[in-house]
Amino acid sequence: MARFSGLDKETGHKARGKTGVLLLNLGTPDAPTASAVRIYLAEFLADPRVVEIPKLIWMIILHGIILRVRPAKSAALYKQVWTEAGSPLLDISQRQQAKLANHLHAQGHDVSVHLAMRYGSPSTASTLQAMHKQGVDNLVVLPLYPQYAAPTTGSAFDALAKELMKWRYIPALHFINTYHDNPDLIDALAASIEKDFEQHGKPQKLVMSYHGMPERNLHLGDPYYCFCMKTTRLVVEKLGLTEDEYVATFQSRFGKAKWLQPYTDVTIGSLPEKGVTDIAVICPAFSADCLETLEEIKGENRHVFEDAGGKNFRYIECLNDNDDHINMMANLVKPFL
Ligand SMILES: C=CC1=C(C)c2cc3[nH]c(cc4nc(cc5[nH]c(cc1n2)c(C)c5CCC(=O)O)C(CCC(=O)O)=C4C)c(C)c3C=C
Ligand SMILES: [Fe+2]
Ligand SMILES: [Fe+2]
Repeated sequence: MARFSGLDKETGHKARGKTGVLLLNLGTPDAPTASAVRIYLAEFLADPRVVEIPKLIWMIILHGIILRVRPAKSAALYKQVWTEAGSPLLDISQRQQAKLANHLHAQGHDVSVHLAMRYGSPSTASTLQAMHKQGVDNLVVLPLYPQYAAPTTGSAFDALAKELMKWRYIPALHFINTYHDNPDLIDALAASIEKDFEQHGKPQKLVMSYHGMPERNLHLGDPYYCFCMKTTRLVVEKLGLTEDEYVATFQSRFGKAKWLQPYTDVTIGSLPEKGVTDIAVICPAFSADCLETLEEIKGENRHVFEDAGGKNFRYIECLNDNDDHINMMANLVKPFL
């Protein structure tokens, strides 16, 4: 067998010149069950981009402790957000894919739009192989993480490179590594916050809650924290909020190490005693609602706030498949079509 996969024989040795857009996201279990979550977490948490501790020690902890305990707990949480359409993350991503394809076709672009996940299905490898078969030689990759982080965007690149390393003909490759300060993103976030303020009134505080990561990663040179701060600054400038009207926080802590601070749950729990009983929360690191936003923020953190004496808690949903978001994606990929 040849070492590298070639162009297929029917099209001969010519490059086939088609353009394909590949949307990448994190992935989700196939079902809200302990066994499906175990498979998902085993792949996710074994990724050295996600957990950066020596492999042997980590494998013992992961397989000896975490994968025995966490799948059942996480599955119970997944059950709370699962819908008839399945996992929100996958369902919303599929809608984003379909809408982006329609949007680009309506503007006369002859491109195919694909969706792949970093962990679970549809896998990055199988999606790339399908694109290869269809003749895609101009590949535009958009990982749907607004703020670059090595555990997310960096890992998406690893999966892409791992597959492309097997190919004889490497396509023209355009990898959008970050869009944390893209004007369309800032406008879309500001517009969705403004819409909430118009409908429900301006809250005492806007909480912008980003997915966390170990603080050590920041010191090792990951720009994620700074990119989150820049998204925050640009959005609040656009909204004209003063310093006491917003706070940026970090959620989804995992393990015992110190993660980026301030922590979302600690912050939200401390607001009522400071007289802040009316808040709106948005999660600008997530391009689609998922377990971490729907269960952890909309569910769990609402209770944290109310238990501490908070009165009004609003969750502003992710940009999901809203028109501004699809337009932003189109504008990000268009220079490469
Ligand atoms: C263990 C370390 C983790 C790092 C670092 C991390 C970074 C990170 N993650 C996202 C986006 C998502 N994470 C999601 C779930 C999730 N994240 C971790 C751990 C780390 N994430 C775990 C263990 C899980 C699984 C759920 C659980 O068992 O608690 C999701 C949601 C997936 C879904 O199915 O809905 C997203 C999206 C970002 C942006 C990020 C960057 C710093
Ligand atoms: Fe995560
Ligand atoms: Fe969580």
